[in-house]
This record gives sequence, C-alpha cells and structure tokens, in this order.
Amino acid sequence: MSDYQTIGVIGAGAWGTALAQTAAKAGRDVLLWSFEQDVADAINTKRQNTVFLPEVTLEPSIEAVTAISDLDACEAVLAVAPAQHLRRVLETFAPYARDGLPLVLCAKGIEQSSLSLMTDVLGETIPRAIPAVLSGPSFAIDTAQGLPTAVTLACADETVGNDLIAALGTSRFRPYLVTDLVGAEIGGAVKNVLAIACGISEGKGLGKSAHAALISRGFAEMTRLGVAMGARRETLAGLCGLGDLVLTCSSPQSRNMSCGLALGRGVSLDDILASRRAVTEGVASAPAVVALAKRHGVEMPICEAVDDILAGRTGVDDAIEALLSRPFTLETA
Ligand SMILES: NC(=O)C1=CN([C@@H]2O[C@H](COP(=O)(O)OP(=O)(O)OC[C@H]3O[C@@H](n4cnc5c(N)ncnc54)[C@H](O)[C@@H]3O)[C@@H](O)[C@H]2O)C=CC1
Ligand SMILES: O=C(CO)COP(=O)(O)O
Repeated sequence: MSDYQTIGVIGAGAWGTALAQTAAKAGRDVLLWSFEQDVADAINTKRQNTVFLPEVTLEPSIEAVTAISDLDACEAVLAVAPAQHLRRVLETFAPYARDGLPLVLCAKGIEQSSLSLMTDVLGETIPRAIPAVLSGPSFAIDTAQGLPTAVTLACADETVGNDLIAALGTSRFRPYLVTDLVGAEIGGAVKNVLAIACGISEGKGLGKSAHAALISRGFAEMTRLGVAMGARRETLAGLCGLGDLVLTCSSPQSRNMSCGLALGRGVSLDDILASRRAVTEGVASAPAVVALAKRHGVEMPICEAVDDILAGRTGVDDAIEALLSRPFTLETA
C-alpha cells in the first residue's frame, strides 16, 4: 500500500505521459497537467496523447487537466516539463503546493540563463517541497509500453524516497534509491550533450571504435564535473549516469543522438529544430555544461566541441580535427 495514492504529473510530453501511465499501472490515480489544451482533450476523449506519444492507449485512471491548480490535492508530484520551461511552470504551481510535498524532478537539463540545476530551480520556486530526482535509461515509449526499465530515484530523505518508489515502482518500472541528487542531475544533463557528440560521429561515419571512445571519454567528463559539484562517483557509474549515457548514445531513437546524426550529415541546427516539436535538451544544456565546467575548473573537451558546433563557432570537421589533435595524456586525467 502506498502513502501516495494521487499523483500529479506536470507536463504531458512523451515522458510525462509515460510516467503517468506507469503510475496508473502501479495503481495510482493520476492528474496529468498539459500545457496544450488539444493534448489534454485528446487524452480525455481518445485515451491517447496524439501529439507526443500517440502509440499508447492510456489507462482510465489518468485524467488530463490544463489548470495547474487542479494538482493542489496530489500527495506527490512529478515535474516533467522541459528544463528551460521548468522555472515558469513551478512558479505557476507554487501557490498550490502544500508544505512537505514530495516533488520529483524528471527533466534532464541545466537552466541556460542561470546555470541552475533543476533542484536549484525548485529550491527557488517552491522551497517547502521535498526534492527528488528521477533519471536513468528510459525511452518514453519503452516505459509506456511496459517494457522493462530501471531508473535512479534520488532523494535525500530515504523514507520519502522509498514511499515514492512504492507509489511508482512495478516489476517493469524499477527505481533504485540513492541520496545523491547532484549526481542524478549531472548524469542526465551531461549525457544529452554527449549523445549529440556520438550522433555527429556516427553521421560522419567515424565508426564504432570512435563511438566507444566518445562514450568512455565522455563518461570521464561527466564524472569530472559531477565530482567537482559534489556528486558521488558511484551515482555517476549507475543508471542515471553511465546507464543513460550508453542508451542515449546508442540509438537514433534519442532526440539528442538523432540531432547529432543530422548535424554530422550536414543538416543545419535550425533546420533540425524546425523539423521537430519534441525537445532536444542537449542543445540548451551544452553551453550551460561548458560554463559550469569553467566555473569548477574541469576540462570537458567533447562537450566544448559540441557547444562550439551548436553555436556555429566551429564546423563539424574542424571540431573533430581539434579533438583528435589534443595532446596524449593519462587515461585517468
Ligand atoms: N522522452 C523521453 O524518452 C524522456 C524524456 N526525459 C526528459 O523529460 C523532459 C520532458 O521531455 P518530453 O516529455 O520528452 O517532452 P516532449 O518533447 O515529448 O514534449 C515537449 C514538452 O514541452 C512542453 N512545452 C512546450 N512549450 C512549453 C512551455 N512554454 N511551457 C511549458 N511546457 C512547454 C510541451 O507541453 C511538452 O510537454 C525533458 O527534460 C527530457 O529530457 C527523460 C527521460 C525520457
Ligand atoms: O533521456 C532519454 C532516455 O533516457 C531520452 O533521450 P532523448 O531526449 O535524447 O530522446
């Protein structure tokens, strides 16, 4: 029996909808807040998120709403709006959040304007909430279709963390508890930037060896930044770090990986973004990751190269040559 029977989900994109479906399958009643009225209408009338996750028939215990105040009685809330919209959405929800509300941050990104992690954004907008982070290798369609998924659930309060796992977990959706929120956040944000790098490599036809090298050296970059910001190495080596890095870098199903693929094949960033409605978090997070690396005095050459390409400061071929021309060094460096 879970202490949290009614779950609010803020954001009816692919991932918010998949998490709503998961919570409903776990026996919860779900209120799913949608930014778009047509998405809410389709969910309530057709049992389908026709815009962001059309392949899945949604459980009857999911109700879509467009007034965020309707989530005021929820016992726990998952925030699944994209990272760059999260502050605005949480500001709107703040008057309706009760003291001690468990609020699970599910966006994988860093706020570009402030370099804030999602937990910082929550601390500034709803300081009376209890923060948690859910992150890990989980494509929305896999999770929504009930394929096996394991994720990290980070919460400093282990009792609340275990209650959240009891509310959301099933045999097919398996959250693992950690208390390291920074590690979970850095893993999710940095892997998106690295997935763009892997996509570029694949788009340029650089081969599987280069792909593996990028994952491995990218993981070193993620770990360096995470540790400098207070994360634990073992969190970064887990589902929310290495696990998600491997998934996102290995499948064109990833929006970040496919963005890189197109860049590697010569498509412009403007054309890529204009052709999709779905969010590509790594594009907004890349400059923030690089700025955080500078702030903390750590080297992240792969992320820097991605940022330079996205910002148009360098071309793909020049960025690749620059990376390959770096001095040889210790592998642990
Ligand atoms: N799709 C996936 O497989 C997974 C996504 N995530 C993360 O979940 C977060 C949300 O991504 P998705 O659900 O995939 O989004 P999506 O790409 O499916 O949909 C875009 C979302 O942005 C929202 N949106 C657009 N403009 C907005 C605004 N001005 N204010 C508030 N919301 C606005 C839309 O309502 C929609 O919910 C991202 O941080 C993503 O990295 C995490 C794990 C898996
Ligand atoms: O985070 C994800 C899988 O864990 C989804 O990745 P994309 O946002 O790149 O599609």
